[in-house]
Amino acid sequence: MKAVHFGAGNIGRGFIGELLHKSGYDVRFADINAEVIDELNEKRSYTIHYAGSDKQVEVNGVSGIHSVEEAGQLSAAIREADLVTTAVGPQVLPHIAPSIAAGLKERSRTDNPPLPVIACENMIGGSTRLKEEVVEIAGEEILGVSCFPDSAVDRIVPIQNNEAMLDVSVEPYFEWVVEKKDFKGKLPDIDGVTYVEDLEPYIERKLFTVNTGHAAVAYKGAEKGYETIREAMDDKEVVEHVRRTLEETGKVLIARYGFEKNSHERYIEKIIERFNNPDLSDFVARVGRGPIRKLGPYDRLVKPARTYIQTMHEDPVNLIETIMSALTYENSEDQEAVRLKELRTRMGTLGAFKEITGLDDRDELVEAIAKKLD
Ligand SMILES: NC(=O)C1=CN([C@@H]2O[C@H](COP(=O)(O)OP(=O)(O)OC[C@H]3O[C@@H](n4cnc5c(N)ncnc54)[C@H](O)[C@@H]3O)[C@@H](O)[C@H]2O)C=CC1
Ligand SMILES: O=P(O)(O)OC[C@H]1O[C@](O)(CO)[C@@H](O)[C@@H]1O
Repeated sequence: MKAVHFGAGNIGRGFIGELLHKSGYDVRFADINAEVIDELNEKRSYTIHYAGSDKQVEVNGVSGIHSVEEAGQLSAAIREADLVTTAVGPQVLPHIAPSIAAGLKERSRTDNPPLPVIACENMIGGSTRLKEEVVEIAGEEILGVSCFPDSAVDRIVPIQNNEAMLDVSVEPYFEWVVEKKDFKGKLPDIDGVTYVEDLEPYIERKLFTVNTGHAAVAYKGAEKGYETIREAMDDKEVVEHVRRTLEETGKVLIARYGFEKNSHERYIEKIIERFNNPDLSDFVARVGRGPIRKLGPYDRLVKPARTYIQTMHEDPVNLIETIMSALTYENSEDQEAVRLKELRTRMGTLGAFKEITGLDDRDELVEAIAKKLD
C-alpha cells in the first residue's frame, strides 16, 4: 500500500509516519524543506525514540518528494496512492491544495478508486477545510475520485534536537480518531486508528482539554517569564491555573456531550501529567506558536469560553485569564505574535481581540474582556 504524507515535520515523521509504516504502507513524504527531503531519500529510514523508555521504532522504506520542485512526481504519487495524509499546520492547507487537486485530476483519468485525504491538524474540520480548497481549484467533480474524512490527532512531539536529522523523540501516548461518514469504499486498515461515527465529541474533548490546557501553560508561563514548559509546570500557580481552566472547559464538554464527570476529571489529570513529562523538553514558544490562530473564534480558547457563557450563564474567569495572557504574548520570532503586538498597539487590547475573533461589543465574551481591561 502506498501513502503520500504532506509535512515531514514532527507529527508527520513522529506520529503519522510511524502508524502508516506499522500498517504496511510505503510512506512518501512531501515537503518544501529540501534538506529533510534529501535526507529521507538518502537514508530511507529513521528512528522514533519513546521519551522516558528504551523503546525505539525503526521506520523504513520511506522516501521524500519536494512538493514544489517535483510537482510532476507528486501528482503521479497521488494518482497511484491508497491514502493521503497531512500534518503541515492549518494555515498551510490552502498552499498544499493545488498539489492535491493536480494529483486528483490525474487520478480521475484512471480507474483507481476514490482516494481518502485525511488532514491531521490541530483544528476542527481540517479535512473539510482542505476539501473546500481543493474543490475551489478542481471543481465538485473531483469528489468523484476522492473523499476528505475529518480526524483528530493527539501526541505531543516537541521541536527535535537529535544527532540524526530525521530521528524523532515522542511521548508514548497517542490517539488518532477518524470520522467514518465521509469515506467512499473500504476504511483504510491503519493500526492505531479509531474510526467513529461522529468526530465532534472527540475533537472538541481533545482540542478543549489538551490544546486549551497546553496553551494555558504556554501563555501563563510566558507572562511569568518562563521559556520552557518544564519551568512553567514547576510553578504551582501555573498548574493550578491550568487545572481551573480545564475545569471550565470540562463543564462545557460534559454539558454538551454528556461525558461522565469522574472519568472526565481523570482525563484532565492524565493530560496535566503528560504536560509534566520530565523526559520531553518543550518550549513555550512552540506550544504558544501562532497566537492569532489560537485566539480564533473556533479555536481552543474563544470557542469554549463563549460556549461556557452560553451554557453556564456566568463568566469563565480562568479561560478569560488565559485569553488575556494570550493577547499580551510576545515573541519577535513568531510572525503572528509580532502581528498581534502591532494590532494591540494600533487598536488597543480589546480592539485587537475583536479584530482577531470578528466579535463585536454585543458579544458577552467581548463584554467580559472589556470589564477585565477597565
Ligand atoms: N507537534 C505536535 O505535538 C502536534 C502537532 N499537531 C498538528 O500537526 C501539524 C504539524 O505540526 P508539527 O509537525 O508540530 O509542525 P512541524 O513544523 O514540525 O511540521 C510541519 C511540516 O510542514 C512542512 N510544510 C510547511 N509548508 C509546507 C508546504 N507548503 N508543503 C509541504 N510541506 C510544508 C514544514 O516544512 C514542516 O516540515 C499542525 O497542524 C499541528 O497543530 C497535532 C498534534 C500534535
Ligand atoms: O500545534 P499547535 O496548534 O500550534 O499547538 C501546539 C499544540 O499541539 C500539541 O503539540 C499537541 O496537540 C500540544 O503540545 C500543543 O497544545
